Amino acid sequence: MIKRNIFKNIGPLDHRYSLRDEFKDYSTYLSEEAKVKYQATVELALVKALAKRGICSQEVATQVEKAVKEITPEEVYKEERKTKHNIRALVNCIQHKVSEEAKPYIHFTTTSFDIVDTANSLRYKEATEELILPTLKELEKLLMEIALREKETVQVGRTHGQHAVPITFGFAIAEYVSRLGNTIQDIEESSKQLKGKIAGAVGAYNASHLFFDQPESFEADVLAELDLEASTHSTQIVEPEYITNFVHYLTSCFGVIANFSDDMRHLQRSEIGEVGEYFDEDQVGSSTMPHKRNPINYENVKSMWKEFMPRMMTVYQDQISEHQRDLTNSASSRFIPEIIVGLLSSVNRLIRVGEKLVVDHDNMKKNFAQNKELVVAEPLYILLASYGHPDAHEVVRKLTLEAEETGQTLRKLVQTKEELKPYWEQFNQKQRELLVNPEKYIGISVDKTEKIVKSWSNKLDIELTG
Ligand SMILES: O=C(O)C[C@H](Nc1ncnc2c1ncn2[C@@H]1O[C@H](COP(=O)(O)O)[C@@H](O)[C@H]1O)C(=O)O
Repeated sequence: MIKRNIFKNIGPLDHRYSLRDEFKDYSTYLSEEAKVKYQATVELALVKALAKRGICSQEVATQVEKAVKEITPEEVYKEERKTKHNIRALVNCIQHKVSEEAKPYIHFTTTSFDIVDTANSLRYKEATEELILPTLKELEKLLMEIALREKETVQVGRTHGQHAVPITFGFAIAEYVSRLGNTIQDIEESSKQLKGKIAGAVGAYNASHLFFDQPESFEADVLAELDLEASTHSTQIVEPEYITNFVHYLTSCFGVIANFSDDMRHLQRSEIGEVGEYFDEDQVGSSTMPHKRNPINYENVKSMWKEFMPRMMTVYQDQISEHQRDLTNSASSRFIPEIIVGLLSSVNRLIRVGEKLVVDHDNMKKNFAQNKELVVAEPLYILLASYGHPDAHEVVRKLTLEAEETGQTLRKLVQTKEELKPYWEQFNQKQRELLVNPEKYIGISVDKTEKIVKSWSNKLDIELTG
């Protein structure tokens, strides 16, 4: 790895947002060093497949294997200053390390993007398996635990920022268990679809067909060394949609955690105060208002999403390549690793904060109590209708106005109004209890929470402790 003072880096991902994470893991797949190493690995797979077919000797493959292990980004970049072509620079560097006999087989019949696209698919696939999925599953597990812990904690459901009808806090979290679960599956599936190619300069196997009657089978051999499949059809590049879909699902996942963060942020408003971020003893909320405890972590995640979500537009633009290719996707696609690190550093932040999430049950009760008597307007009107009242919604709407004016509860008003009394008398015990205890009007929040957690823990193979 290039050792240098990270504070001299321009990009805040390096000097600020991945500092507390396992930066080493990110760089294994996503650094420039990794990119060069993976490209060298593809060059090696090519020579290995040539050796298997007897086009070159096993000794050549052994030499290339040794050379590839020694390749550094520094030497490739130094060579690129001469060649002004990055893949030719890599090829030259490998050739410098092998015998005259081996030199001709490096990059044999291939074009640069046989190497570049295949290497990217390989590293993004491995990054998904080793880094992205484990990190996302850690957050998923944490959300599952919070959902179960809070499955019976009654909270007022809010639509349009207004009190609607009750749910439980666990049920609200289960929404994110499910949405995150879906995107985890999508990321996994789309990463498995990432493909390689060894199809030459325009994708028609022109060069490899000089040596192989079935060049597609040679392509399959090379890619099998890397556990990859071939793009269905290639030009000079792999069909872009595999990577488009992969980054789309990463971006969609980012949207899910940004929405979650937004919800958590709003629940920390002074007037709501239902959750809180853990505050260290020495932590400062505001540089001028010492009492403040700001939701800085959830704000950060939304801010990061604002930076990285629009980058999907660039990925969509990279779908366009003239005829058999142009180079306008080259520089832009080099930034995809930043999207991944942006997402992962946000996920890691949510894990750190979620582990110490403070849930203020008293405030949840207090907030619920504010409109406790009014939230039964829905079940009241539906019950009246179910017992035959022809204009139940309008009657209850007017009752809510009267209740607000007089401070009376809805159920009291129903019981006292001559025209409504007969309906009240038909309500059964369970129905009356609901109207008397609005906190029981939570539908199947508890069961649904359990069901969601169970199904995602099975689907994603996440074992829950306790
Ligand atoms: O196999 C080939 O190379 C075929 C060739 N197409 C190219 N394919 C891949 N890379 C190429 C190509 N052309 C240039 N380069 C080199 O790509 C580098 C682009 O640098 P940057 O814009 O920073 O992403 C930068 O190093 C460029 O020199 C063609 O003519 O079709």
